[in-house]
Amino acid sequence: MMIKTEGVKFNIGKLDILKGIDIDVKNREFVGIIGPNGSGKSTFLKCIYRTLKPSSGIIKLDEVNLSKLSIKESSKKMAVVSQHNYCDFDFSVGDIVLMGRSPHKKMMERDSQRDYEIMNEALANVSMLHYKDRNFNTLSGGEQQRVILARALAQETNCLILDEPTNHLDIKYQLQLMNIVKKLDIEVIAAIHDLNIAAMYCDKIYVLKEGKIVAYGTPKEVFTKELIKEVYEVDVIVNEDKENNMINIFYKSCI
Ligand SMILES: Nc1ncnc2c1ncn2[C@@H]1O[C@H](COP(=O)(O)OP(=O)(O)OP(=O)(O)O)[C@@H](O)[C@H]1O
Repeated sequence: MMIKTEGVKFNIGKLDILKGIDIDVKNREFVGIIGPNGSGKSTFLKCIYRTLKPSSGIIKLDEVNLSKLSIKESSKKMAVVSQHNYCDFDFSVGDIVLMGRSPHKKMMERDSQRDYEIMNEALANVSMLHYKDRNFNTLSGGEQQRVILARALAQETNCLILDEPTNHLDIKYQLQLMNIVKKLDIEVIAAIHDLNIAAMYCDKIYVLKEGKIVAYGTPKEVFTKELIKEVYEVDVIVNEDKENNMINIFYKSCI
């Protein structure tokens, strides 16, 4: 699937939060959005997953303007794992994951045997099957995050939007989540704070600063000490592991 944005702006009154964002995601790329706190990452992703309406600009899924699709239609194409997952009701973990099936069903249609199989597979995939009957609200933040990923997997979309997906997760589950998502081999757009995690998993990276894209490329192209200093005001050493074709960032100091 192709996700393209052209000149996406978002403002609240006179405050320009997004100042014209163009991205182009295709060929099953895993694309990272990085940038300092307040640079507009979440706002941009919310425009893509339709929690916010851009003030201007176009967002296209496979050449179709997103605003022309119903929420149900876009939910069949795009799933979301966001930062905050409050739930006011007493849903079980299994119920939450089954909600991922709703874009595929008619109103009041009952869950089928296949839906239950998909729910079980998704929960097993994130190592949470044993919590299927637990109340979602009794889980830890990291456990909830994995269940929300399972719900997104159960949605069976060709595109996944992740807003800081590894918040709350310990390092094992950070890597597990990123590995699961990488293996899906679909278009992924993820806001990521950890530059080393972004370097490990992203094919391409957009760097956002003050509501604008200031750099784009592969992790190797983007993560130079000069760029990181300019964007984050932090001194780093960037090491290259030529054997594994990876880079690693060591933080030195902050001004
Ligand atoms: N409803 C709002 N009213 C006023 N300002 C807002 C509103 N929503 C977002 N902003 C501001 O827009 C800017 C971008 O916020 P956003 O949450 O998109 O940043 P972010 O890059 O995701 O940050 P973080 O890394 O801290 O999660 C911030 O300065 C934020 O305070």
